[in-house]
Amino acid sequence: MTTLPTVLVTGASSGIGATYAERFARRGHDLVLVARDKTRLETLAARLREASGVTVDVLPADLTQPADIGAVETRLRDDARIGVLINNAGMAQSGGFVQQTGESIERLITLNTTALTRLAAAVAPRFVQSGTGAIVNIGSVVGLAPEFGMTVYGATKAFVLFLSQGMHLELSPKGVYVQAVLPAGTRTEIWDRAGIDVNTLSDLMDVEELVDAALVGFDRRELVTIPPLHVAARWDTLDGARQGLLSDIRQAHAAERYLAQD
Ligand SMILES: NC(=O)C1=CN([C@@H]2O[C@H](COP(=O)(O)OP(=O)(O)OC[C@H]3O[C@@H](n4cnc5c(N)ncnc54)[C@H](OP(=O)(O)O)[C@@H]3O)[C@@H](O)[C@H]2O)C=CC1
Ligand SMILES: CC(=O)[C@H](N)C(=O)O
Repeated sequence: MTTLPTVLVTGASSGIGATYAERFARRGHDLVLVARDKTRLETLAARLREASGVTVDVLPADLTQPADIGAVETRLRDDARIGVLINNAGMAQSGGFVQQTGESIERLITLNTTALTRLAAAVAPRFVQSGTGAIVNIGSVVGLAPEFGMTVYGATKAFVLFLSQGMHLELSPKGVYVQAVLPAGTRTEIWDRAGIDVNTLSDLMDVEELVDAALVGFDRRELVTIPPLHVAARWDTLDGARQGLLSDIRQAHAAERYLAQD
């Protein structure tokens, strides 16, 4: 029996989530694996039990479905062994803004933002009460870059960054660690699932390298971890510029350039 917290990983059946599961199992953590594909989850669970001797539960759920989100929320609220949430399940988009359908937008936003937020909100009160716990939200550098042309996907990932920053401000004084991880292109099934041939893309990061780097940030208790960003000071500059802008927001009056000219 381990004294380490159990880790609940969403989107654990492949890619980044499966790799997080494998890495935390190696560290000796019990796991709860969430995704839709029960067979894949069970295969991974069996492998991790065998390789690392940890306890692994599978919790199949479609995180675009309110009832399934509710079932994972209940597990997060009720299972006091869970001390780490890896909020990773997500999907990408193919096509530009005018190619999106109402249904595809709904699915993308529900999975990438609503489910992620609801799961964090389900577990946070318990973490606050115990004064410990960690919530890792997987964003993307696309959330910093409307120029990349994945407008709805990027907007969901900008949401993840903002949410993580706000959660950090509210929860870190209560002992809860929040991390936003912003990968760039990483070799996983996400491309195939979005109808993009991964072989047409160059210079993708291997998923193990991405997750190992993200875990370095986790162990350092970084708020924002951007594994593919080589000059860390660029993030500090961006965040500093944002705070500088805030210091010049004076809400009582419109700026001079907007004053009506008579
Ligand atoms: N790969 C990349 O280049 C990058 C990825 N990211 C982000 O990383 C995260 C993981 O993606 P990645 O590992 O690359 O992609 P994968 O497609 O390999 O993994 C996505 C995971 O999410 C699960 N998932 C998909 N839809 C649902 C759903 N409706 N309900 C529950 N689970 C679901 C999938 O399992 P199943 O099908 O069994 O449900 C799978 O386990 C995403 O949030 C993505 O946006 C960020 C930046 C770059
Ligand atoms: C499909 C993508 O755009 C990728 N997941 C990313 O976020 O970079």
